[in-house]
Order: sequence, then C-alpha cells, then structure tokens
Amino acid sequence: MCSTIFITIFGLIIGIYVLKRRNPGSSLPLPPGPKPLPIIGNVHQAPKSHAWITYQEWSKGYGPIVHVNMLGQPVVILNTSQVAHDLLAKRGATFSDRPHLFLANDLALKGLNILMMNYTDQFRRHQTLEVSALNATPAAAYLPLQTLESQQLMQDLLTNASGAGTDVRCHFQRAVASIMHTLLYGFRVKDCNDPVLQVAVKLNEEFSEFIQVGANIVDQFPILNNLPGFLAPWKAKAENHFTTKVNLQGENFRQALCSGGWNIAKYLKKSIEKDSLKMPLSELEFELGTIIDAALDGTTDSLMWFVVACITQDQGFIAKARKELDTFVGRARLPIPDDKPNLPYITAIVEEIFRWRPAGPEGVPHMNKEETTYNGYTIPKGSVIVPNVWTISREETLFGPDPEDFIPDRWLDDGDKKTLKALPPAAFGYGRRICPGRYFARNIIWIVVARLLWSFEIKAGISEETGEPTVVDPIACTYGLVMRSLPFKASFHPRGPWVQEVISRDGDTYSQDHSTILNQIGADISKL
Ligand code: HEM
Repeated sequence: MCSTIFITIFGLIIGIYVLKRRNPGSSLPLPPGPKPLPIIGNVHQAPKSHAWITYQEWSKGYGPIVHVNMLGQPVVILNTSQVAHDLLAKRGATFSDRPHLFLANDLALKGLNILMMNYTDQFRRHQTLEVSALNATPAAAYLPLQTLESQQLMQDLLTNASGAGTDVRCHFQRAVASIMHTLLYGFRVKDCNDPVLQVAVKLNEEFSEFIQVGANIVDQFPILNNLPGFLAPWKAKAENHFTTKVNLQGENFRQALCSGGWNIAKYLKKSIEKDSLKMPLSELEFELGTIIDAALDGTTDSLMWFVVACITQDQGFIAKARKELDTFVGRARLPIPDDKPNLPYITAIVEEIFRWRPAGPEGVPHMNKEETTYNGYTIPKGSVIVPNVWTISREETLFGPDPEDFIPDRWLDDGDKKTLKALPPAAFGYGRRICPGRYFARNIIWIVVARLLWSFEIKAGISEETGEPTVVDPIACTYGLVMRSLPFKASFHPRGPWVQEVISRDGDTYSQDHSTILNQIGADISKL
C-alpha cells in the first residue's frame, strides 16, 4: 500500500516536471542541453567555479543555444555572437530585464543599483543621465585627465616597478580610481591605500559574491530570510554592505558639491533640476557610486591581462607595436590620444585584450519578460539569459584560427593591415543594456597601453628565492563577476635612456591643478 502511494506521488512529480519541461505554452522544444534529473534538473552538473569553461564544453556538444534547468529555473546560454545579437539586441524589448537576486537586489542594494534594475522607467531615467556623461562625445572631453593620470602611472611604474618587479595591480587600480573620482567628485586618489579606494574595492568584492546566480540559497528561497540572524548570516552582511555603500557615496557626493571646479556630480545634479527628472538626490548619489564600481574592476583587470599577454604571449606583437610607435611618435615624447589615427596596431591590441581575456567572461545575465521562440526552440518566460562572452570571443568563423592566442593582427584588414575590421566585440554586452562606459574604458586602456609599450620592457618579475624570472600562468584567475589574474610580479624596465628623460620631464603630477582641467572639460561639455 505504502509503496503504491509512494510510486503514485513520485509519478505525479515526474509528470509535472516533464510537463513543465515540455513547456505547455509552446509546441516547440526547449533548446538542447545536458540531460537533467527529475526535480533538481541540472543542479548536479552546475559548475562550482569558472562556469564559462563548462559553458564552453556544453556549447561544443549542444550548439549555439543551450538550456539547463536549475531547480525549475530555466537558464539559457548563448554561445555565438549571432544568437546574442538576435536575442539581446534585436529583441531588446523582451530581453532587457535582469534576473532578480534577492540577496543582491533587495538586501544589499535595496533596488537602487542600475546594473541590477529591470528595464523600467526608473532605469531609463538613470540611463539617460549615464549616456549624457559617458557617451562617445563627453568621453572624448575627458582625455586630458586620462592623459594626466597615465603620466602619473608611468612615473609610479618607473619609480616602483623596475628592478626585480612588483605586483602592479594597485598602481593600475589607483590610476583608474583617480580618473573616476576626479571626474565624478573632483578629487584625485593619490595612493593605493587611500581609504576611499580601499572601501570601494572591498564593496566590489562583496557585490561579486552577492550577484552570483545560484550561489546564494536565499535567492532561491527568499522565505529563509525570516530565519533569525544567527541562522541567516547574509542578512547582517548585506545590511552592512548597504550602509557602507551609502555612507561612502554620500560623503563623496558632499565633497563633490563643495569642490571648486566642474565635476560630473554637479553636472548631473543640474541636469536633473533643469529637466525636472523625477530622481531624488539619494538615487543620484547611488548612481554615481555604481558608475565608480562598474568602472573600477573591469578597466583595472583588462590592463592586468595586457601585462599577462606581454609576458606570456609575445609572438611578435610587441615589436610591431614599437615599430608603429617609433615611426609616428618618435622618442621625444609620450604618445597622446591625438596619435590614435596613426596607431591602428595599438587599437587592435586593445580590442584583442577584450577578446582574449574579457573582464566578465560570463557577461552580465539578462532575463526575458515574455516567452519567445527562436530557431525552432522555445525560450520560457523568465529565463536567466547568459551571454557566454568567453565562448563568443573564441568563435573561429569570426576571429580566425588560434583563438587562445593573443594575436592583435586578427582585428586589422588583411589587405592594408591598418583599417580595423568590423568584428563584433562581446566584452561590453548587448542591446539596451550594453555597457555605457565602453567609450570611456576604451580611451583609458588605449592611452595606458600605448604609453606602456612606448616606455617599458615588460617581463616577469624576479623571484627573491631563486633569482630566476617567476612563472606567470596566462590563465590563472579568480572566479566572480570579473575575471582577475592571480597575483604575479612583473618588472617594467625603461626601454632606453630617453624614457626616463621623457617621463621625468613632467614627473609627478600631483602639484598640477586638476581643477583647471576639470573646468575646461565642463566648458567643452556645455557646448555639446
Ligand atoms: C573594460 C572595462 C569594462 C567592461 C569589460 C565592462 C563590461 C560591462 C558589461 C558586460 C556590462 C553589462 C552589459 C549587458 O548587460 O549586456 C556592463 C554594464 C555597465 N557598465 Fe561596464 N564595463 C567596463 C567599464 C565600464 C566603465 C569604465 C564604466 C563607467 C564609466 C562602466 C559602467 C557600466 C554601467 C553603469 C553598467 C550597467 C548598465 C546596465 O545595466 O544597463 N563600465 N559593463
């Protein structure tokens, strides 16, 4: 009797599961994917870490669009540029929401972070502000500040990273943070250990934990949040995250309003008042903080991957870049942004960094608000859509052979070797949610890469124990929202005596009055 009841219940569960999987809303099947188990679906096959590698394996077996079921939650992984564009860009009206993560959205961010918002009116108001400050034309106005900070970076590396070398991440991070804080709030970040930077870094690390789809049980079962604090440790962590964030952003915002020169905080505050945008100042404060958070890691880590490429992947790309630099820039000055039209190989290197080691190899997930069909498959409403940037960046039909190698030439026209090919980059996402900071990021990375190649021989650092060059693993990385190279030592030797002379001519830049640069930027932006 007992076993009959058990078999009946079990059969019912399987039946419901199969019906759900067949998706009664549509006669078309779900996209292919690894075979699920009843009830739990593919949970047992879910990668614990570095999911993009598993997704790449799945793409080889199941093709451009893969479906898995995580405890009833459909997850659809997009593995080609074509599929990602067809769905996320061409069908943007359906595919521009974000998956709702209870821990990140409700607890840690209280619905205020643009990266996590659905495509709502509130989101669009924020996006309008972002575009007015970060689009291609305003981004061009920020070049003098990026030039100043990259001079400071060269000076820092000259002073601190020659000899046996050092872990240079903090120098890159300081430079990126300083550009961002100067523009947004009017003050420079002069030290890697600056408390403002340290807090921002810690917040980003925490956020990277909160946002992992499937990693936090309270996301699947929000009811668990009713447990007392000692059984629900995420509650205190999330509350602390929110309070620290709001305090940091509030203090930065106050400083921005008090500072003498132009800055983006003042500029956006004025835009809100002028256009009567429905946005309380607390939301603007959060918006500015989100821009800093979004800019910091991706930009710093892309620069770190460039250093890894120089140390582990040089099949002649450095010599080609140097030839271009020596021809068009010479040895009497550092490269400047105006050199860009004459330095296509440097631009190709920058695009290859984003392809070879995309800062976010799993992209940022989207969610579809309606059920839809595509190429003979059904994509259920509310699926988590993963643009699998890692695999998309390795499509041989687009990027050519040897996708694991760092080959900037793949971005240049096969004939003249100068014109950039119109290849679809994946690192900055797609459609209505495409990264609004992409012009800004490309500009910073371009000037830093050009100046590093002009200035230094970049090699693995020397081990203190053995006196030999350390081994840098080109793929060793962390797992999180951003793929970060594991710490390593690199040495930056000036290429020749002229380098020291040129960098030392402007030397340390902290005595320069950055508010003059900011006011000029403000004047340029007011003419747009
Ligand atoms: C190499 C550096 C960077 C990379 C690889 C990167 C990549 C991305 C990606 C993949 C997304 C999500 C796109 C999508 O959902 O389809 C995104 C969103 C975003 N990025 Fe970036 N980003 C970088 C630098 C920056 C910078 C410098 C800023 C600001 C100055 C910025 C601001 C933002 C913001 C505000 C969002 C949220 C947009 C939204 O959800 O609609 N990013 N970024």
